[in-house]
Formats: sequence, structure tokens, C-alpha cells
Amino acid sequence: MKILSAAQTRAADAYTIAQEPISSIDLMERASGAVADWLKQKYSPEVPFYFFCGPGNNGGDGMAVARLLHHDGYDVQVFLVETGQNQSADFSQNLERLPQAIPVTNVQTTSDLPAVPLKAVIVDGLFGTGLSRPLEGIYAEVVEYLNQHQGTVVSIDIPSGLFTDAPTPAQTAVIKADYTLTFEQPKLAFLLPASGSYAGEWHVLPIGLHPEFLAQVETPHQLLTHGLIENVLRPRSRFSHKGTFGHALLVGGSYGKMGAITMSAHAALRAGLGLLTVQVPTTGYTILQTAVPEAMVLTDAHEQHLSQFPEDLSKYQCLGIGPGLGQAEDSRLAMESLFRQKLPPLILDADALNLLASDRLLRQNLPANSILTPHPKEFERLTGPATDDFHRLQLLQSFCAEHDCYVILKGAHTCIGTPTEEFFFNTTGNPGMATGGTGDVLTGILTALRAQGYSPLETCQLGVYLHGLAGDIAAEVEGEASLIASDLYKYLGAAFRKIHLNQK
Ligand SMILES: NC(=O)C1=CN([C@@H]2O[C@H](COP(=O)(O)OP(=O)(O)OC[C@H]3O[C@@H](n4cnc5c(N)ncnc54)[C@H](OP(=O)(O)O)[C@@H]3O)[C@@H](O)[C@H]2O)[C@@H](O)CC1
Ligand SMILES: Nc1ncnc2c1ncn2[C@@H]1O[C@H](COP(=O)(O)OP(=O)(O)O)[C@@H](O)[C@H]1O
Ligand SMILES: [K+]
Repeated sequence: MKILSAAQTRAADAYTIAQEPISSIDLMERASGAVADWLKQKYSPEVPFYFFCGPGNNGGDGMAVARLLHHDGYDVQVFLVETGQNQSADFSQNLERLPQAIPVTNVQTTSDLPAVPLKAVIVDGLFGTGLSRPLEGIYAEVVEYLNQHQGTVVSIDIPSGLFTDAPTPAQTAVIKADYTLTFEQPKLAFLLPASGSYAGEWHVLPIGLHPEFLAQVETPHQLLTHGLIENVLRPRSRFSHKGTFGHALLVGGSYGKMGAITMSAHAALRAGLGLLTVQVPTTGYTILQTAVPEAMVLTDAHEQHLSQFPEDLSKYQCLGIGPGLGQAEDSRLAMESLFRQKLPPLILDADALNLLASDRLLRQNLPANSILTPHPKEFERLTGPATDDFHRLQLLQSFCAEHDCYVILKGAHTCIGTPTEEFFFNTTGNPGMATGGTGDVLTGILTALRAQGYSPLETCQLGVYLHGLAGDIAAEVEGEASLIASDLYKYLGAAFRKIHLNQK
């Protein structure tokens, strides 16, 4: 699913109005109808609704929804916040359409604001994608007042005060919504850490924007959806054998950190791999052979950390390096000499990334099409600090382009950066996964998928989505708080099944 900018949303709107054709006011009615339906499904008519509307089309939506709920027997009130100037045409028309029975209050100062009962739902229709500057004056005061409401706040399209596709300056007034009912596509701001929490739980409501426009519009940002993944995952053919599914080599582990590489190994095997070899320092030999009997084990010459790679790498279809590796000087030198050879596809994680960050020669020699899996701190070590989330996306794009590589920037909505300037945001996963070792599991999954012949992009898309889906299934069974990294490979099979099931 494409993620449109505010300008593209306006263009989609205009295209739909011209080509469907449909009048602007009718399109607003359709959008408002979708919001009203969602609210009616969730709340009974006993729940009072307080609508706060601004001067633009977001305010127009607010009034239309209020009218639709009123007609279905809901108790609604409308508060028009400083809407004297700049009223959009559809705002004015919806103001005229408001039935007399709905109380309307003009809010000029905070003394005009009501005491909102706890059980009431506030609907925020102050500003939408037309926000052109941070909120100030009465608008900021109203937002701060509404943010004190202990009950539920539902934003229409986007929390008021939040910019759709640009950084929202810190310390400015933004509605903190419990729910955001957004039209047609999620907004980029919902997917980024600093702004995402304002949207609360967001739901995408289709409003019938013209499919031709959506098919043609070019946008760098996309959502990783179930539909996309179904087309990537390949079935296993009846006459396949272990050679069909690749032989991968995982390298990592150091004294005190053998668990990381052990979990990567388990995950790789659960991700459909044919054969797995793991190379660990000598201290890890018994641990690996005992914990993961399905894997073959090579030992490093060094007892406690990596000091060399196997000479012959030609039999491996993918090489995953990093979980539990440590950052010994020996290991850095081993990586330098590795990067001078002809290599199978690479997945780099954890300390392999830290070594990369500390060594310019390594970065220069990074093989094309490598997949890197940093969390934000590791990413910062690679690129330097970002001033905000949008700047971080620019850094992601330039790093991928410069090194011709794929970077999986991990987080609540993990973002896959590509050398072709496309970004994919993940939709699976949950806060239960914020626990040690979950990244090591991802490395194992990616290594296995790449070894099976998935392209770098397919590997990133499938790996990230499956990892989060396994996390979601694990959270359903175990609960978020109790989720641990090994649950991710325990439920990986269920995640695969969920995708295959939909394919049939
Ligand atoms: N295709 C779709 O998705 C559909 C979208 N629809 C709905 O339309 C919404 C977008 O509507 P919109 O363009 O009228 O913008 P909206 O945010 O209501 O207000 C803009 C007004 O506010 C003003 N203004 C801006 N910033 C300000 C500030 N800080 N402080 C004070 N004023 C400020 C600005 O003035 P100006 O910038 O010109 O000074 C202008 O007058 C969208 O979010 C969705 O709800 C549906 O109805 C139909 C299909
Ligand atoms: N709140 C969250 N929602 C969804 N996924 C999350 C959340 N927090 C963490 N994750 C996922 O968990 C993994 C954590 O990886 P990482 O930080 O490398 O952990 P570790 O180093 O302990 O293995 C990433 O894949 C990340 O996307
Ligand atoms: K809003």
C-alpha cells in the first residue's frame, strides 16, 4: 500500500472529484459516513459526543459526522473553534446542513470551552492534512485543553497539529488521540517514532479515492501488507530436497554471548533453510551442538571470539554475521580480509555493524546487495546523528544508495531502505518484542530466506513481516509482557502457515 504525502492526498482528492466524477461535498459525505459507521459500531447512543471543528475540510468532516450520528439518535454537540475566517466551501455547506437540534458553540477563548464528562468521546476535527504551520493561540489552547480529557479522543484523518509528512516541531500543540480514523492511506507521521504515538491506534477507512490515481502515483513510501507478502512467499515443491533450500553459514557468538547466535541458528532452521552451519569460537562448540543439534558447527581458532572465517565460502548461499560477535580487534581484521574475497550474499547485524561503523575501509568494501539490520543506535553509529525522524529517512536513503545495500532500520514500524529509494514500513510486530534477542532471531530468518534464493528485497520484506507476525501470534498466546525472543521462532511456523493459508 502506498503512503501518500499531503500534496498527493489533495491531488487524489481532486482526481477523484474530476474523474469519478463526484462533487467535493459528496466525497466529504462519503468520508464522513465511513467515520460515522466506525463510531456507531464502537459506541452505543448512550455515549455523548463532543465535536471540535476547525475552519477547513477537517472541520467540515467533523460537522458531517456529528449530523450523521445525530440522525441515528446519538447525543452530539459541536464546538467551532475560531472558524470565522478561512472557512472552506464544504465547511460552510456542512454548517448549513447541521440540524437545529444540535447545540453549536463558537469558541473564541478558553472560557467558551465545555466541561467534558469522562464518559464522553471527543472527536477532533480541528485540522487535517491542510495544516500549514504549528498551532498557536486559541487552537493550541484548545488542543492542550482536550489533551487533559481522561476519556477517549478520536481524531479524524490525523491528530490536529501533527504534520502529515514533515517533522512537527517539539513543544508544539498536538492532539494525543486514542484512535485516529484516517482516510484511504496511513500517514507517514504515524509510522515514525516521534510522531507515531500521537495517532494512538489508527484505522484506515477506505473512501473510494480513484484506483487509477492510486495505481499511477509515485511515492517512495510503502506499507508492507499481508497482500504484498502473499505474493512474495513461495510454496515448497513436492520433489524438493534439502539442497533446494540452500546452505547458510552463521558466524557470531563470543564468551558470554553464545545465546545470541544460538537463537539466530534456531530461527534460521525454522525459516525453511535446507542446511545450516554455524561458526563459533571454541568455547561455543558444546553449547551449539547441544542446543541446536540440527546445525553443523565449525570452531574458530580463538577460544572466545571470532578471529577468522572459513577459507572456502563457495558452498554457502548466504553468510549471516554478527549476533553475539563482540568487537575484538581480531574480529575486525577478519572482517577486513573477508571483504576482500568473493562472497556469498551477506546479512550483517549487531557487532558486525559496529565494526563496520568503526572502520571506513570495511564500509568502502561492503559488497553490493548486502542486508544490514541496525536498530536506531547502531544506525546512528553508521551515519551520524539525525536531527529528526524525517532526516533519519534521508540518511537511510543516502546510505543505501552510496553502498548499494539494503538497510532494515528496526523499530515499532521497522523501515526497509533500498538502493532504489523505496522505503517499506512494516505493519506486524508489537511492544512485546522489545526484549533482548529478538533482533538475533531476525538475522537468522533473513539469512535463511536469502540462502533459499529470495532476492535481497524479497528477503527483507518477507523476513521483517514474518518476524513481526510470529511476534503477534506469540503475544496472543503468551501475552506481550512475557514474550521472549525464543517465542519468535517457536511461533514462526504459525506465521508461515497464516500466509500460506491466505494464498490458497
Ligand atoms: N482525500 C481525502 O483524504 C479527503 C479529505 N477530507 C478531509 O479534508 C481534510 C483536509 O482539508 P483542508 O485541506 O481543508 O485542511 P484542514 O486541515 O482542514 O484545514 C486547512 C485550513 O486551516 C488553515 N490552517 C492550517 N494550519 C493552520 C494553523 N496552524 N493555524 C490556523 N489555521 C491553519 C488553513 O489556512 P492557511 O494554511 O491557508 O492559512 C486552511 O484554512 C482532510 O484532513 C480530511 O479530513 C475529506 O473531507 C474528503 C476526502
Ligand atoms: N514496540 C515494538 N513493536 C514492534 N516491534 C518491535 C518493538 N520493539 C522492538 N521490536 C522489534 O524487535 C527487534 C529488536 O531488535 P534489536 O534491538 O536488535 O534486539 P536485540 O539486539 O536484543 O536482538 C526488532 O526487529 C524490532 O523491530
Ligand atoms: K484532526
